[in-house]
Amino acid sequence: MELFNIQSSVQEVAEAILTVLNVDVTIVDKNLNRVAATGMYKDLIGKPLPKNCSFEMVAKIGEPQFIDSPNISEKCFSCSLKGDCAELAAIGYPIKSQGELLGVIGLIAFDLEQKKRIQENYDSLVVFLSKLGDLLAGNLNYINTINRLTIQSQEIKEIIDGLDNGIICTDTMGKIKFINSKAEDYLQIKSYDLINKHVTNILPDLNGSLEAPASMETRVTVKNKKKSFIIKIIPVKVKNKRVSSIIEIHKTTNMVRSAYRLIEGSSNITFDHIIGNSPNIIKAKNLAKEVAKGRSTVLLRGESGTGKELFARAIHNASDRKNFPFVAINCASIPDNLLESELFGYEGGAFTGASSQGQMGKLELAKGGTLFLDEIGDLPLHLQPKILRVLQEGTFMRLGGKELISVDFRLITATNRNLEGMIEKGEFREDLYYRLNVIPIYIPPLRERIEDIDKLSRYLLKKCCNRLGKEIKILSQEVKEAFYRYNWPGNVRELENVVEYLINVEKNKKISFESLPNSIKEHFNSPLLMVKKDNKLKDILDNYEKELLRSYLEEYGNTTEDKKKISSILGINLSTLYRKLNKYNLQ
Ligand SMILES: Nc1ncnc2c1ncn2[C@@H]1O[C@H](COP(=O)(O)OP(=O)(O)OP(=O)(O)O)[C@@H](O)[C@H]1O
Repeated sequence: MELFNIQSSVQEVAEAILTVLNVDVTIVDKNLNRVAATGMYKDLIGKPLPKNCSFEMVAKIGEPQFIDSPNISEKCFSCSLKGDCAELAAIGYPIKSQGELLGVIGLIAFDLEQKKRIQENYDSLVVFLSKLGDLLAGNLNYINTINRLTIQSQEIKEIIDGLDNGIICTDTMGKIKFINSKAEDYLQIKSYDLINKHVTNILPDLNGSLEAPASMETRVTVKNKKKSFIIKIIPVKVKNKRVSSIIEIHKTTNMVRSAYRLIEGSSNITFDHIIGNSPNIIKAKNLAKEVAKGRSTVLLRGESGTGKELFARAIHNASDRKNFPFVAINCASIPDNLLESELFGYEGGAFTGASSQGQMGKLELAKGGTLFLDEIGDLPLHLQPKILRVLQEGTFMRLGGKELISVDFRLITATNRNLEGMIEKGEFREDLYYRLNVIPIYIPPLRERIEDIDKLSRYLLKKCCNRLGKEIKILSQEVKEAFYRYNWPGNVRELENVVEYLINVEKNKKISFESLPNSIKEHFNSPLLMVKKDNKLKDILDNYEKELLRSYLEEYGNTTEDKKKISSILGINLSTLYRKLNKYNLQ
């Protein structure tokens, strides 16, 4: 606490004493610098007292002192001005606040008459000085409190302005005292247009609600605007008496979005969760990683169960949007007539059966994040131009709505259908196709990356055993071979299901061939792996190759086109394939 902070009032006190008592006054701070003075010392304001001056003793012992004839007084024994001091007498009185020294008030006599006056009235002057000291301390306290409150209120204002919710503070009559920037944004009005106005000027629904004794939530509409919000009214009480109200404004979309994020859970799927080292899957992963950071639309193509959604989530989590929602919708699993409202949302009463509150669609939910439209080939024709428009214009309207809502999401779509063929048949719009197919990524089926089966099945075994709280099991050699042999029409999803089935039915740590589901056992019984144990390795491999080629011919056919396909799946030249077919008499 510094007396210099209230220098002008300290000087006023000094002048007042001079007028009343007709003696000169000096007031110093705790460091013995002159804060205020009258008479010949006025020019020394801001300067320190002479070294070892008697007021230093007053400050040190904290008691008032009468100093008679400073030039010869013992109290001034070591003063640097001793012998040259113009004072005839002085009273020094310590100014204190809650035991802390703030400075010293000195009454100084320069002539005999003044000396007589302070000498004779010493006792009453000490009482007088103690009152003045309290006055100065109170004054300083007040200024310090005001400064502290000003800083605090600025800090609180910054904090409230930075909140995600709108905040309005009203007095007990409902008059607006304060409004933060978020509330200005939400209500689309400037705070200076609202301060001191009744809150019903902007939120007419609040008539009466402010008197509710406890905090309450309600939905209100903004005057003359097609906007509504969920608000929470919180009474502010001091000594159990309501002194004001805080109105917290939430954007419903924000609340629903947060709720969605909570329910969805922030899945942290990354590219490391996509298991497989085969060249095909590495190629897909590398491309997906490369494009993840961008904004371009991705089209994931591949059979059902190959991991398209897994890729979509990994792309989302590797993008700048990872802290915003990932919203997935399967176009094939929602009836046509519901898909539109599911995507675009609707206003209250938009159609029969619609909720009166209206509902937010997935496009809005995905704001800032990623929208994943699975089975895009099943998007009904009548919705295709609507989605195209959102992608082109970045805005849309809810069903039955009049307000244009702007959206910003990254679109990832997926399909296992032949979109090009659908375009030819007029089942899919070409313009939408080009918009979606900016970055196509092909996810290969499991049978095209048979080398991944081992790693994948170990990964899935561990994952599933952990989930079911079971001891980690291992696959027997026969089961592994059966897995290689099988062609996995349901891809990784099917493998995952088979693994879960095996964990449930197998009693032992090692999963035996007998535990396999019949569908897989039957495949194994084909001659492909019927290997006699005493055969030479070359014979075993030849036999394996022959049976493998036979099974491909059975599956894909025998025409030249079919053989071209087989050779590309197996990664060998067509001529090599023909040579092998000849060798095994399979032509
Ligand atoms: N490479 C992989 N590594 C680990 N798990 C995988 C992999 N690919 C798929 N899966 C798992 O297989 C299951 C099916 O994957 P996902 O749902 O992503 O496939 P999809 O291609 O989107 O299927 P659909 O087209 O039927 O929707 C999921 O449980 C997924 O975690």
